[in-house]
Amino acid sequence: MTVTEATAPADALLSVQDLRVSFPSKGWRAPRTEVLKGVSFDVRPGETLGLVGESGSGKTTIGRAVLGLVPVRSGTITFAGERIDQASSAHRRRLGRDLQVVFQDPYTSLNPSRTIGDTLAEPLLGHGASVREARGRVGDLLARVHLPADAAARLPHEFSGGQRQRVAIARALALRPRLVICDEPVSALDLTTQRTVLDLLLEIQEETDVAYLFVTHDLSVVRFVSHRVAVIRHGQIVETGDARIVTTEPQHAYTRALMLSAPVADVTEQRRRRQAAQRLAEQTVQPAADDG
Ligand SMILES: Nc1ncnc2c1ncn2[C@@H]1O[C@H](COP(=O)(O)OP(=O)(O)OP(=O)(O)O)[C@@H](O)[C@H]1O
Repeated sequence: MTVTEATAPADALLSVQDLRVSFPSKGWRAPRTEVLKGVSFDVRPGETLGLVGESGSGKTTIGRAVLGLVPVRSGTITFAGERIDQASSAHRRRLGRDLQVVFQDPYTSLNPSRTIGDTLAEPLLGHGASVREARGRVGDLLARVHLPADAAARLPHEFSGGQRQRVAIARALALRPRLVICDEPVSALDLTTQRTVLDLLLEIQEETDVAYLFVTHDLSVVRFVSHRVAVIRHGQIVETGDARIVTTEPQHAYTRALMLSAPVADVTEQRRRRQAAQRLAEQTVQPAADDG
């Protein structure tokens, strides 16, 4: 049985319904590969929906579809009450105010030849701020992500991975968006730095009521940041619900397998868990077949 919420809440900020995305396969006669096979979920204002699943399950593709970076074959994406799945480029530019993204890799997501100040000012100037206003706001943004004011004059290579990710977060927040797609924002960072970046995201949410669609393969991260969790496997959501419940009493065998495959310190326990996860994964080889 697929475990999902019965109805979409009327107050959804982002609503994705029956989303299908496919890519051309190798060989001109080969059928297209369907990567998302009817994905539905909602994100409410001010909440974090964690999207968790193993590598290749389609998590990043969902985020890219919401951002208009991959074509949608069918289904709908609604943001703040407006359909955006076929948005024009002018509409996309306008959406940039309310819908932002933080990518995984802080080493490639910032332009290496632009100062941090210019990087943060760019979206502000592009949306009508004066140079003076932008300069003031850059100072506020740096303070907000706990970076010193003199960071504005420096280049990305002068910063650590965690600091760069804080710059990327500041850039995403520059226009005071309503939703930020966080695509594995801490998976390139060491554990201590992960925690400081996650704490920062939570702090910002508490202050600004921004919503996050938080993509990760890491259950402990998803448990830490999310209000609700959607578990994706092979391009289908197999379970959605309250983060605490999904991560402590998962209903779907695949979620249980995912939990068992999370690393633990004890090697024997790790082996036992891996075997149990393998057995559960074998039970759920055909996720579509047991859809209720
Ligand atoms: N532009 C593309 N062209 C062809 N195939 C693609 C494209 N983008 C993604 N895919 C394929 O779609 C599938 C899902 O990829 P996606 O990156 O969404 O997974 P993921 O769950 O985010 O994985 P990871 O955690 O490893 O990033 C993969 O098999 C991937 O190879």
